[in-house]
Amino acid sequence: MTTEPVVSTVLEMREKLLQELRSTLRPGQREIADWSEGRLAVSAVPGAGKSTGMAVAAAMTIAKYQLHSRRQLVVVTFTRSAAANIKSKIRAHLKTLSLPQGGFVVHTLHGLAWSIARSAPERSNLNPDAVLITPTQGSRLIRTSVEQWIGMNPTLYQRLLEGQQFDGEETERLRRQSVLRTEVLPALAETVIREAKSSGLAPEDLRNQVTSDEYDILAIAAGLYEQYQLQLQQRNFIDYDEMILGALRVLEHPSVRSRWQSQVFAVFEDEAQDSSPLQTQLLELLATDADSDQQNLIRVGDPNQAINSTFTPADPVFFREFCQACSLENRLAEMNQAGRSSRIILEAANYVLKWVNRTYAKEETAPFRSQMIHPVAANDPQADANPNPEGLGFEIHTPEDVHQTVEWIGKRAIALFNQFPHRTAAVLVRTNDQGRFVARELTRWFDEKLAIFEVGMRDRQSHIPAEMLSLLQFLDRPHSPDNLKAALSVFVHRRIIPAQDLNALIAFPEQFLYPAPLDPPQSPQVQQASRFCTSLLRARLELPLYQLISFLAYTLNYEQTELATADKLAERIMQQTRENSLTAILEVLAEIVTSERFEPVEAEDDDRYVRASQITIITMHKAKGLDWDYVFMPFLHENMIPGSLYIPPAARFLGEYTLPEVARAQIRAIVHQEPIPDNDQAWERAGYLKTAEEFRLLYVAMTRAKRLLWLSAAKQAPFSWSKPENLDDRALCPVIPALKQQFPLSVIGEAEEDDVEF
Ligand SMILES: Nc1ncnc2c1ncn2[C@@H]1O[C@H](COP(=O)(O)OP(=O)(O)OP(=O)(O)O)[C@@H](O)[C@H]1O
Repeated sequence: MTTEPVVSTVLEMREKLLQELRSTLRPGQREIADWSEGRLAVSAVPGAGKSTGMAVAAAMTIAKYQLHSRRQLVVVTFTRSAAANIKSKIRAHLKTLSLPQGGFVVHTLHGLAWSIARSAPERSNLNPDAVLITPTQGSRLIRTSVEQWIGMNPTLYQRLLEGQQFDGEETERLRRQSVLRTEVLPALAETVIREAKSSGLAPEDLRNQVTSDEYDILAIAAGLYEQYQLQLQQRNFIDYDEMILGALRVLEHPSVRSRWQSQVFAVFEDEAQDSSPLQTQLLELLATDADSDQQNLIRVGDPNQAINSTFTPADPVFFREFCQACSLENRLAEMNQAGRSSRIILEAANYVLKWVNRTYAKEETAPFRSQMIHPVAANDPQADANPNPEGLGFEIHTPEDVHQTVEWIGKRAIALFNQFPHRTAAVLVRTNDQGRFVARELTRWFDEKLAIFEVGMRDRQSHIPAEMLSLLQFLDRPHSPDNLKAALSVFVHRRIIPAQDLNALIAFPEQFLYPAPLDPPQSPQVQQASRFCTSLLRARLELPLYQLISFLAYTLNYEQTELATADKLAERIMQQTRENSLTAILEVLAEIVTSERFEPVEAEDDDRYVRASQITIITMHKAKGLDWDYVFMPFLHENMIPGSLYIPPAARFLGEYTLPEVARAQIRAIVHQEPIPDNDQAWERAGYLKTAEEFRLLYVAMTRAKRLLWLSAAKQAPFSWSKPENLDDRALCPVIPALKQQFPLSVIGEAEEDDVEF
C-alpha cells in the first residue's frame, strides 16, 4: 500500500529530470532526443554538438524505454577515443537519472563487427585464432600477392611493361619492372582491395566487367585481390573488412540474426559520413526489428566534413543519399546552429562553402551539401556560445615569404598568451613537411618564449625502427635491388641525397655502387647517392655492431628526440640478441617492426593537442573534432589547396594517369551501378574527387577556430615542402582572392601589419 506513492514519486522525479535534460538541448539535438522509432538522418554543421546531443538522446531513450542488458541501445562511433568520450557522457547522464548502466553499449564499427563475428565462429568463417593484420604485415602481404600475380599473369604483365612506348631496351625494361613490382602494382592492390572489399564486391565482380581500357585494370585488380585473399587465409590473418564480412555472414542465418536483433533496441551512429557501404549494411541489419522489419536507426553526420574519401572507400555520396531518402519521408533533422566560433568565423566558412560550390559544382554533384552554419539563439544553453572575436576575428595576411609567416605567427601567439594565458592556439598545416618547417622556425625564433607542440613528431618517431631495418638490410646485402631501393628511399625522404628516379639506379647495383672506368659516367646526383651508400658500407666494416644503429641515426640527421628513440631501440635490440651478428640483429628488429611493438620516447596522449598557452602544430586532417581559441592557417597556395593529382614521373610510361585512381573510379561506378568510365574519364573523376575533398578539408580546418581565424598565403613559398629553402612566387589558393573581396576589412595590409599588437 505504501510503495505506490514512492514509485510514482521516483517516476515523477525522473520525468522532471528528463525534461530538464531535454531543455539543455538546442533545436536539432532535440529531434534526436524525441526520436521514438524508424530511421532518422541528422545532418549537422561543424560545432553543432553532435556528440553532446547524441549522448543526451541516448540517456533519454534508455530511460523512456527502460532498456537493460538484454535489450540495449547500440551507439557506434568511428574512433576509440570518440567511443570512450561518448560512453562517459552517457554514463554521467544515467547516473543523474539514477538508472543502471546496462541499457547501452558503445562500439567502434570494427569492435561491434568483431563481437558479432566471434559470437558464432562456425558461421563467420573466421578462425577464432586469426589475428588482425598490422599495417606492416599488410604491406608485406601485398608485395607477396603482387609477386604471385606477376608469375601467374604473364600476358597482362607484359602489356603493362610495354606501356605507351617501348623500344625493348634492356635497362629501360629493368627499370619498368622495378617500378611495376615495387610501386605501381602494390599501390593498385592496396587501393582496389580496400575499395572493392568494403563495398561488398568479390574478385569475380571486378573480373566480369566489360571495359575498354588497354591494360584491363579491373582484371588486374581482380587477380591481385584474389591473391591477397589467399595469402590472408593461408597465414591466418584477418583485416578490418574481413571482420565486417564475418559479422554479415553470421547475421545471414535467420535465427542468429533474430537473436541479435531482439537484443538491439536501436542503433545510433555518429560520424556517419565516414562509413563504407558494407559497414552501413551491417548497422541496418542490426537495427532492424525482427517482427516489423522496421529499421530503428539514427545516423548523425556531416557530409561537409568528409575528408577521407580519397584514401578510404568512405564516399560521402552514401550519407548524402541517406539524408535525401530520409528527407522524402520527412525524417531528416538538420542541426544548423553552432556555438563554437565567433560570428565572423562562421560567415567566412559559409562563404567558402558557397563560393566553392558555385565555382566547382558539376551536374548533380557539388563538393559540399548546401548547409549553412548559424549562430545559436540568445537563450542557448552553451556557456559563452559564439564568443567575442579576438582582433578582427577573421584575418587574411600576406607575408613576404614563409619565414616571415612563421615569425608573425609566433609573435602574435606570444602576445595573445601574455594577455590570456588560459587560452589555446594551433597552427593547422596541410602536410607533415609543412608542420616540421613551422616547428623548426618557431623553435629557432621563440624557443624560450613559447610552448610548442608538434603532433607529427610522434608519427615520425614511429618510423624509426622501419628506417633502421631498411638501412641494416642494405648493409647486410647491398647488392639486392630491393634492399638498395629501400635504403635510397629513406635517404631521399630524409633529404640526405637529391630526389631522383631510384628505379634507374638499382637496375645494376654493382655498377651504381662501384662504377668501373668503362661504365657510363654518373650524373652528379647519382654520384652523391653512390658515395653516400659506399661510405655507409665502409662504416659497417669499421664500427662495432652495437654502435651501428646510433651511427645510422646520426647520419640520417635525426633530431634530438629521434636520436633518443634510436638509442632506446638499439638498447632493446642488444638485450634481445643472443649472438653478436648482423643477422641476429636483423631478426629481432624485423620482429619489432612487424609486430609494431615499440613505443617511441615520450609517447603523447591526444589531450596534449589542446593545452593552455601552448601552440600546437597539427595537420588539418588530425585537427578534425578538435578546436582552439586561435587557429593559424599559413601557406594557403594553389599547389597545396586544391593541388592536383600526382603522376610519379617513373610511372609515366603507363599513360597520363595512375592505375589506382582509375581503378577506384571504376569500382565506384560498379557500386553505383553506373557505366564504367574509360581511363581518361576515370582520371578526370578522380581529379574532381580530390579537388572537392581538399576544399572540405579547408572548411574543416577553418571551423576549428573559436575566436581568431588567421589565414595567410605568403608571396614567396617553396614548390615542394621537402625542399623549403627553394622559394619562388606562388599562386594563391583560389579561395583567398574570393575571401579578400568578400571580407575587405579582414585583409591586413602592409601598413596595418606593423600596428597589429604583438
Ligand atoms: N546543448 C548544448 N549545451 C551546451 N553546450 C553544448 C551543447 N551542444 C554542444 N555544446 C558544446 O559545443 C561544443 C561543440 O560540441 P561537439 O564537440 O559535440 O560538436 P560537434 O558537432 O561534434 O563538432 P565538430 O563536428 O565540428 O567536431 C562543445 O564544447 C559542447 O560542449
